[in-house]
Amino acid sequence: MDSRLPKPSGIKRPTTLTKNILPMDRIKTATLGFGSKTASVSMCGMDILPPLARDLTNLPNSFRRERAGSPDIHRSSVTTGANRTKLRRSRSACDIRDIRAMKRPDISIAPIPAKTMRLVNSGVSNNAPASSFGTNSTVSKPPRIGNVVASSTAAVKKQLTRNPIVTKVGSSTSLRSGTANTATTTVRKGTSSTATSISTTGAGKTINKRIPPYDYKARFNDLSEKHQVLKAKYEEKCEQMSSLEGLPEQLEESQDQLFKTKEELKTVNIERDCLNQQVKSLNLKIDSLSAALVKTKEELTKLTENYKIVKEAHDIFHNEVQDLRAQTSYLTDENNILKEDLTACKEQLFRANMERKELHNTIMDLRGNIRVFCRVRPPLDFEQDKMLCGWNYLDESTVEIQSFDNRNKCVAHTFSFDHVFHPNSKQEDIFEMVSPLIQSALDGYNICIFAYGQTGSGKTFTMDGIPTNVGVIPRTVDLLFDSIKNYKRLGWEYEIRVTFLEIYNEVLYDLLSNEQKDMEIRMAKHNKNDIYVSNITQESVTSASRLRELMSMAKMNRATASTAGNERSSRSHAVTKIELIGTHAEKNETSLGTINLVDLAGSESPKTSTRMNETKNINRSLSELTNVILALLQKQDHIPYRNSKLTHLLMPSLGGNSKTLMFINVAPFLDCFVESVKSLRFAASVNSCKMAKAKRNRFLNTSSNNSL
Ligand SMILES: Nc1ncnc2c1ncn2[C@@H]1O[C@H](COP(=O)(O)OP(=O)(O)OP(=O)(O)O)[C@@H](O)[C@H]1O
Repeated sequence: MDSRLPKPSGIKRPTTLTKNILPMDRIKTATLGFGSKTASVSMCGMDILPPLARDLTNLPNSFRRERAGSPDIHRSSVTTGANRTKLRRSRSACDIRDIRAMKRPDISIAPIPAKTMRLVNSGVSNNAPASSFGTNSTVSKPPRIGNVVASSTAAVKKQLTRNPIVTKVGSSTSLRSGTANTATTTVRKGTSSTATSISTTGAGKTINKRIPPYDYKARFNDLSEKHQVLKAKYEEKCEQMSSLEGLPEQLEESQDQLFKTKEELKTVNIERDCLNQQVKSLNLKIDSLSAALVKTKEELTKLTENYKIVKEAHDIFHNEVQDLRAQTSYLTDENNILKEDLTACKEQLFRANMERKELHNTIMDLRGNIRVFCRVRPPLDFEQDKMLCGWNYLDESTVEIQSFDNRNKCVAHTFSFDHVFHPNSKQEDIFEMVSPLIQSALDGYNICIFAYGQTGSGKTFTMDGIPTNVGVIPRTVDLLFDSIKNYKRLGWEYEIRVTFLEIYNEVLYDLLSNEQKDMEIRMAKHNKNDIYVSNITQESVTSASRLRELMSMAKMNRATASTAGNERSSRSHAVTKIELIGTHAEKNETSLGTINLVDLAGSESPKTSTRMNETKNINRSLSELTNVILALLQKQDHIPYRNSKLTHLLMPSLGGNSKTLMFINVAPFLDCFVESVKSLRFAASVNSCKMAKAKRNRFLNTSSNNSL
């Protein structure tokens, strides 16, 4: 450059200028002005590029244009030196015009944001190279403004380097640095002197002076002044730039904030939709609740009405309750009085019951301690063809039996008993006559009821009956438990114990057990008139049904033994013993009564019997029974109870403290005439037997153990 410029004599090149002069390629970057600091740092590695260097960079260009000139100038320089002088003059004129035009330069700061926004809107990416400036690249996030500035600065620099922006102001050409507050420098080409017009907003005045072209010193000073001014402006701009450096971060933060806000807005929208749904559902609930509320109100109205009615009723009832309480108080007093009366009545009742027992026993005594009932059974359906004896029932206690002897002469026998039951008599009629004895057993007496008669005469039917027409024993059971209930009201508690025994060929068998065991009739330790059977099964029963179950079991065991022993049942004696133990806790009294219900084996003539051994034992035991009864009748000192198992077993029920009832069962047939007369004669003799007055088993608890 220096070599191209004309060197005026006597003028030294300033060393500072030489130092500040940079290579062209570096100065190109510095001439951009806007963002020069950033660009110089990034591209040239220089910290600060002095504005003077820029100007000086431009200066040689102007000089070069001046020396090279336009094609016209170049051509004129080739022609003649006179033309060159003209040219200088014309240039000086042009400079004057330029200076006049630039007296009041329009110093304006380039609108950086507008420039930047144009670059941003053109779609320059952050990292896009300068060559891609202006391409339509698409980005999702706006680029950082610092990068945009850098890239745009680089693009502008390139463009300025290749095609400097030339703005025609009037007829002159000016080079704009692009910096808003950079002073506009207009260099007039083709003049001999240089006119410099500098307008600074900071100075507020315009420097306008002419410096001859050869006065390099003056030009240098001028340029130094310009440099100082521009340097101050540069520093000012640097400060402004430093203040703007934070804008990209702020923008990025704002964008991030915007992005977050958008996300939050989406979330808020979703929540709003959810809340809208909830509001809808809640509205539906409110509607249903409103409907329910209406119903509830209606129900409340009804309930209120009902409450009024109930309250009225309650008041009425309250008054009634008051009356009832008064009545209750009155009745309580009455009740207490009645309780006292009841206690007295109970005492009287107890005494009356005792008297009743005494009277009942007296009646039994008057009737006789041993009573005999005769029962004639009817012929069965399959026995209608059999010949019958003649039976005359003279009264309720006398019967006459008629037959014909060998001479075909009528033979009649008349027998009297306590009662005679003809064939049409019912089981109920029979038991009606028996029940007073059961009452005596509950009062503490020993009772013995047995049936005596020929085989097939109806003994079992009378004692047990048939399921559809029960006999004495089942009815006795029912009567016992009914009476116990009534006695309970009088303060008596009863315990019932039962045993079932069979005597076959003078051997004892337990009908409640199938075991083979030795059973003996033994005398009670504390009462010589009482006996008991060892090893026998004794059951305590609390209900009639349970007692019937035991009776059925005993009957079944007897039938089983009968099958094994070839029709043993009709050849054995069955004894059912019921013990009635009554206690009156209040009066401290105990009573013990026993009921012996005996189904005797059938009496049979040895002549007609095919089983002699059984018949002998049966007839022997029956004979011994007759002897005991006759001994009792004759009041003999010795009563042969022990001659047979049967009389020994029935000893407490036959003599002394006992009441005995004997059924004489007879068959109505003619071929049974002899056996019937024999049985009737035995029964008639028993009926006439007068036994000692019976005594009731009445003990105080202190001595009851001995009696039991
Ligand atoms: N009063 C009566 N009314 C209707 N049938 C009767 C009557 N007495 C007895 N019988 C019937 O006569 C038959 C013989 O009676 P039952 O078995 O009671 O005689 P029994 O004396 O017990 O004989 P055995 O000594 O052999 O046991 C039975 O079928 C019975 O139902």
